[in-house]
Amino acid sequence: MKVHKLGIRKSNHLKSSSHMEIFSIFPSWLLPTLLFLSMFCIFLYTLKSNKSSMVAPKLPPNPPKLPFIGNMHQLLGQPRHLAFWKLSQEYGPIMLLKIGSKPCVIISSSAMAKQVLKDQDHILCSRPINKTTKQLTYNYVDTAFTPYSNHWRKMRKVLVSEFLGPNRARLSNHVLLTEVEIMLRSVSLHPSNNAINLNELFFALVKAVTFKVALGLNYREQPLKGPSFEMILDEVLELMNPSFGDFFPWLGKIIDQISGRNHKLGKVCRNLDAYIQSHVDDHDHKIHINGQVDDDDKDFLHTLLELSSMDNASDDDRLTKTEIKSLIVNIFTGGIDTTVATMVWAMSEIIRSPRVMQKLQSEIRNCAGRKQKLDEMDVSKMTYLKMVVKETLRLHPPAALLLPHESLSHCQIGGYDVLPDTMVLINGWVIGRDPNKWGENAAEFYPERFENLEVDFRGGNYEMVPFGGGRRTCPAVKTAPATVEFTIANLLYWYDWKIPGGVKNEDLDMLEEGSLVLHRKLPLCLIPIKHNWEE
Ligand code: HEM
Repeated sequence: MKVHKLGIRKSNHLKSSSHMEIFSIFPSWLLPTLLFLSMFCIFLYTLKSNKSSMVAPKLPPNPPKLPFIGNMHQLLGQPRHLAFWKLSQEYGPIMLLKIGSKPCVIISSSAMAKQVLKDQDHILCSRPINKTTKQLTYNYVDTAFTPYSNHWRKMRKVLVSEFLGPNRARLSNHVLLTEVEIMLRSVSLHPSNNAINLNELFFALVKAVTFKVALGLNYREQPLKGPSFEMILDEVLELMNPSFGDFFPWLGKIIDQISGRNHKLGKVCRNLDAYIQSHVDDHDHKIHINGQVDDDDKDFLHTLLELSSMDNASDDDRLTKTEIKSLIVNIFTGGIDTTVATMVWAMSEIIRSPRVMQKLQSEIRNCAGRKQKLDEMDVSKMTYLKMVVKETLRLHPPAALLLPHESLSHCQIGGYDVLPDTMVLINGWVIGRDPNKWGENAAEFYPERFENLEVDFRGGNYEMVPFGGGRRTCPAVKTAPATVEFTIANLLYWYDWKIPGGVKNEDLDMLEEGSLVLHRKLPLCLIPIKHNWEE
């Protein structure tokens, strides 16, 4: 017992002595303080988790995803607009996908598009950044790809007033008239009964007009040194498709490096820059030698260089050489391919429907009467032609997913939360074909639907969005359709057209290809037959 007691005592003693040792190392207030702090932390943690479960974001419906790649596997092997359309049939008009590590909201109805492009435009008007557009636009000094900022506002203002404004429009119309004449001459010289590749014909026309208006260059007559501009542009457009590096920060960058993509991107951007720089130097030289030039002789590049070098130019007008070059890149990459694709789709739909072809040709020939040349005034009277071009853009918006938008901060779309830095893609292709808005014949090419319908793409309507909307809407929304109308009017005024090889009109294939811009998979080849006015 004693022993036991002693033992107890001893052990108590030992215990208390060990406590003493601990307390002799740490001050006596430490243990209660630590205890208090841990209780406080647990309290804070519980509060935070309760709070976060109370305000957990309500994210849009999201298809099941795989680790690391997210929803990428659901997009493989098909054009993105079709993959998104299929998923939207199951998950609805707003979905949240994870493409690699990038959250991406997909919009597939006009009601949701209106919320993005109008109601929440002030938040969803930025652009995501990626290596390709960064390099192509000299580190985002441009207007099309630069994130939303005061700089974007300045660049857009210059583009709209100097490239698309009324002064330039007069010059552009004159250039278009001349180049369409050259195009018609090349059609007339084509061996009879041989098909013409209309993709090539339209590409040559739009390129020539763009070059002349932007650089004052007679593109058709000046062979280039080094790689041809076609080659450069083709490669640029191909590289603008998303790459691994855009969606997988670490591994993607390694893959882009190993696959040679980065090397190719560097080379293509250098070629493009050298090309544009040579024109900048050439213009600088001419300005230096010739001094002031008549306004009518100034191309876009000339105007910008002159404005920037004027002593009294305001900060809004003054651009660096790099900013000027970035605008030229925007015009080449944004304006040529989209306009050509629209012309080709329009002619494809017209030739597929002999009814539309006949009605349209009667309108064009009646409005203009017999004359040497069509002009703008003739075309402005052609109401059915406008409906045909509108119907083409409804069914075949060349930029099927517009350009990607990105959220500047948190907002709500359709009652769902969209978090900051989320990419937003609007499926314009699906919106234009929605049977709930366009009726049972939504997939049919039927221009007459616009006879009693006020729907338009110039803002205010979201049933078709071929030019996007809101702050980032295409600045060429008025001028580009006019170019398409004038070209189609001329081809149908002077020529009747038939498909080679005895293919029935309605059997003409309409397969699509492309990611950023949707083209016909196979070129459109048609035989021109000079119209006989005496018949
Ligand atoms: C039929 C022809 C064209 C179509 C269908 C088209 C379509 C589009 C679309 C869908 C967008 C994105 C809008 C958005 O993100 O909401 C866009 C942007 C843009 N387009 Fe066009 N485009 C055409 C012709 C042109 C032309 C001829 C130019 C030449 C100047 C041009 C220059 C631009 C620019 C600079 C932007 C970026 C605007 C910004 O972010 O502020 N486009 N276009």
